[in-house]
Amino acid sequence: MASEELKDKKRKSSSNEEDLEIKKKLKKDKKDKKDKKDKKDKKDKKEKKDKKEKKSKDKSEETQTPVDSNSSTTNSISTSSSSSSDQYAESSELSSLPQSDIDQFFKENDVTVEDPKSKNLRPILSFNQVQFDSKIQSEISKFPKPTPIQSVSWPYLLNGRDVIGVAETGSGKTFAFGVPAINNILEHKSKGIKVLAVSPTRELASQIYDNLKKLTDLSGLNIVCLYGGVPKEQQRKDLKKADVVIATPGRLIDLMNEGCVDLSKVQYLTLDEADRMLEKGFEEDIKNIMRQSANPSRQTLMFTATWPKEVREIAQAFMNEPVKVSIGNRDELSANKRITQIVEVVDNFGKEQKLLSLLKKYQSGEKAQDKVLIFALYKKEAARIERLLQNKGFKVSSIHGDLSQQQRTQSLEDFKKSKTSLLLATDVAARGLDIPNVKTVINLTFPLTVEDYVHRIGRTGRAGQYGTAHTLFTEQEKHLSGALINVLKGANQPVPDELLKFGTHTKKKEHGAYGAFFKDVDMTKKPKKITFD
Ligand SMILES: Nc1ncnc2c1ncn2[C@@H]1O[C@H](COP(=O)(O)OP(=O)(O)OP(=O)(O)O)[C@@H](O)[C@H]1O
Repeated sequence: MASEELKDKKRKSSSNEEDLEIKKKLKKDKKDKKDKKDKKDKKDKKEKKDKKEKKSKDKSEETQTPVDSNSSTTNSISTSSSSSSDQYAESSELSSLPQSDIDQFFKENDVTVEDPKSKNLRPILSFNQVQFDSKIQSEISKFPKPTPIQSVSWPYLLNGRDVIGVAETGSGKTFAFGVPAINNILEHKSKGIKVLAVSPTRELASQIYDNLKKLTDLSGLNIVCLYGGVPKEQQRKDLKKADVVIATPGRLIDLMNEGCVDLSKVQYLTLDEADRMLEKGFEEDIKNIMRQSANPSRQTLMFTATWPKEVREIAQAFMNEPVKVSIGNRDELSANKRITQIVEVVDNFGKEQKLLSLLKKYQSGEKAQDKVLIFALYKKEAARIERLLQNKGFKVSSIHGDLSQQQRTQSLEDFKKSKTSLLLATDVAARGLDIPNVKTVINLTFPLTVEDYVHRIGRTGRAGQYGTAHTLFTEQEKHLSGALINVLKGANQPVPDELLKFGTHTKKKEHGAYGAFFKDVDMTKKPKKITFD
């Protein structure tokens, strides 16, 4: 590899990975737009045709009544399968349930299953209806019952299938992919990395690691977490005996280039926050990882709360006849309905004063200890607001790309353990972080996409709880008003008149423009000084 390229790789893994991605993307974006459009027009035509053909094929194959018109899900008992890796036998308890119970579950949870093989596996409605390894079983059974995404995706994962799992923020997706993966590798105790989960940020990788470590510790498996910003030595050592690897792409590729990672035995490859991982910034890295882990029996899993059209085709290229499991209507971008969403249209200059009054509202009196998470867009903005809040006497910690990994980890720990009740973050913390009892999310500056908005506000209202998201929206973001209005309406939230004035038109996104790092800002102005997280 050329030395410049190598330097670039190293820099990427040890500094903020995303900084480089935005620079790459901005360059590519313009050029790609036209190609993309031509390709898309072609693709749309083809998709339409395929869909039509598939629909008529599905109809002729179906032997039972689908739950809804989008779904090829039926609720038969799984007795046989053509898959050689199929080891899943439905429990007799599940088999004996009346069909009406299954129908009711699908209806109540608004479940859609799109399965090109029409396997129609019944969802696992209670822990008694599945037999994981006894230690894993007792750990997971501490919860009252599987969450819907776990219920529906587990049978397919145990059946050896590739799965795309789309469910709202905070709905237990980590165990949805983690439990069957770890359970299944217990049966084949060969050496080497058998489970690989890739996630977009260090904090999220570390959280997945903490969750799955509970399971691997119980099972005598070794797990390692690879991310940048910390020395590599320990990671290299741990890799030698690792069965399970959780990683951010930058550090993983870095260690792959050093020859420290052998992915040839990977049985389960999961992309968490899959849509983010398939964006242009990460796409090349993901292709590289997929190539290196091209074990023919590999199962590929993609889990996310948002699944925009722009990434669906790319996902297919990495997967083998995946089953798509959606909880709630995830084809339309939608937010968790337990979150009260308040959107205020404000003047850019008044935002700081507004923030102070919001903190009074959400953190005074008996709410003084309530956890509030504030999102800024750029790290410079986050640093400025942090100083402002400190000057005003607030005890605030922060997470953004200008901080060392140690500082980032410490801030998150303090907030998780309620040592601080105010956390200021950039979109580095938008996705996936599971922080207990965040009561309020304040969007001081609107994110670059409405998908990111859904992820940001999803830091509250997790695991069945309720929360509030208070968003300051300015004229600068008016190109996102239509998509935001749709999200508000979809969750039965009020739409302020001031927002409606910006229009309800939704701008179509390009694949390259999707994600936390694109904005219609004037990039001709001193582009080098624009910093992103
Ligand atoms: N079966 C279950 N019952 C109740 N809680 C559960 C269950 N499974 C997982 N949880 C808990 O739910 C919380 C959210 O889970 P998790 O972080 O996996 O959500 P997620 O769907 O990945 O969210 P995001 O989209 O934001 O990444 C965690 O605290 C987890 O321990």
